[in-house]
Amino acid sequence: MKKVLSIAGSDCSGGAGIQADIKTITMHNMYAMTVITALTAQNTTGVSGVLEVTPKFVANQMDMVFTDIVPDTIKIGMVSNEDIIAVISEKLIEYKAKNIVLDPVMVSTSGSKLLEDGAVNKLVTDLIPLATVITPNIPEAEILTGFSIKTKEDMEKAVIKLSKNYSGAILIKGGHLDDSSDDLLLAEDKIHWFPQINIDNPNTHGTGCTLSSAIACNLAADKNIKESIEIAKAYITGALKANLNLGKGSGPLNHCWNFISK
Ligand SMILES: Nc1ncnc2c1ncn2[C@@H]1O[C@H](COP(=O)(O)OP(=O)(O)OP(=O)(O)O)[C@@H](O)[C@H]1O
Ligand SMILES: Cc1ncc(CO)c(N)n1
Repeated sequence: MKKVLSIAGSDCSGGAGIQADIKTITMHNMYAMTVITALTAQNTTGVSGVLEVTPKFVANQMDMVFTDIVPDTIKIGMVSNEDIIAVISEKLIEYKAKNIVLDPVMVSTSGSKLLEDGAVNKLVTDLIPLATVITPNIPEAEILTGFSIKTKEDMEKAVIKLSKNYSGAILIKGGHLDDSSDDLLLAEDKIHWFPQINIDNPNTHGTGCTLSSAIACNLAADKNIKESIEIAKAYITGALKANLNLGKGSGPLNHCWNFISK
């Protein structure tokens, strides 16, 4: 059985973070492991609190995972602060970890900060260079590039700017565009669009977390990056179309749809 590790924050309401990752990995018939960076108190309406794990205890979790059940691929989500980023990158280097999907989580769908302001630079210098693919959404790509992204042309400019300082693959997610949810990939110097008509479902809590863990599963199944994203997008689309409507705000995805992992 393939093993996928999620390094991320907990979402007690089950829609995003570690919980979304475990559901996604399990639906792909793979074995999920977790290194928890922070607990969040959140639900479909917002985040009311964050309790960070100490860097020492993050390191302890990484050691216990990597010295026993070595993951085939890794997904990284909420990393919360500079010291946690430092310890994660040290341990990834120490254990020669490969196949890393990095979702540079900064702000929740509801607008709460999930990464300290001062930590963006550390993410760029220490963690992004270790990733096989990074998956910023539009607001995150705006922070990483320093310019505003309103159109698909802006997304193309952004992906090119990001590629100047990072040689891995870059997927800018279009879930925050107005008229479509097209995603843009730059891999091996080639641009590829994944066209996506907006599904009429306001319940999109955890789409980004689910996408990155589905990509990690497909990489574990030896698909290449483009195929991994293609299949991961089909997973998201099915889970959005399966129309779960839970909670008072932007609800979670329905992982219990008729997905058959290949
Ligand atoms: N309404 C929608 N219809 C179809 N696909 C969507 C829709 N909303 C988001 N997606 C897809 O979901 C994936 C995640 O995109 P998005 O930009 O929403 O990420 P995110 O902002 O990181 O998510 P999160 O809500 O977890 O923070 C992308 O592949 C995007 O195309
Ligand atoms: C724990 C956690 N990670 C990521 C996100 C982004 O969706 C969230 N809302 N919560």
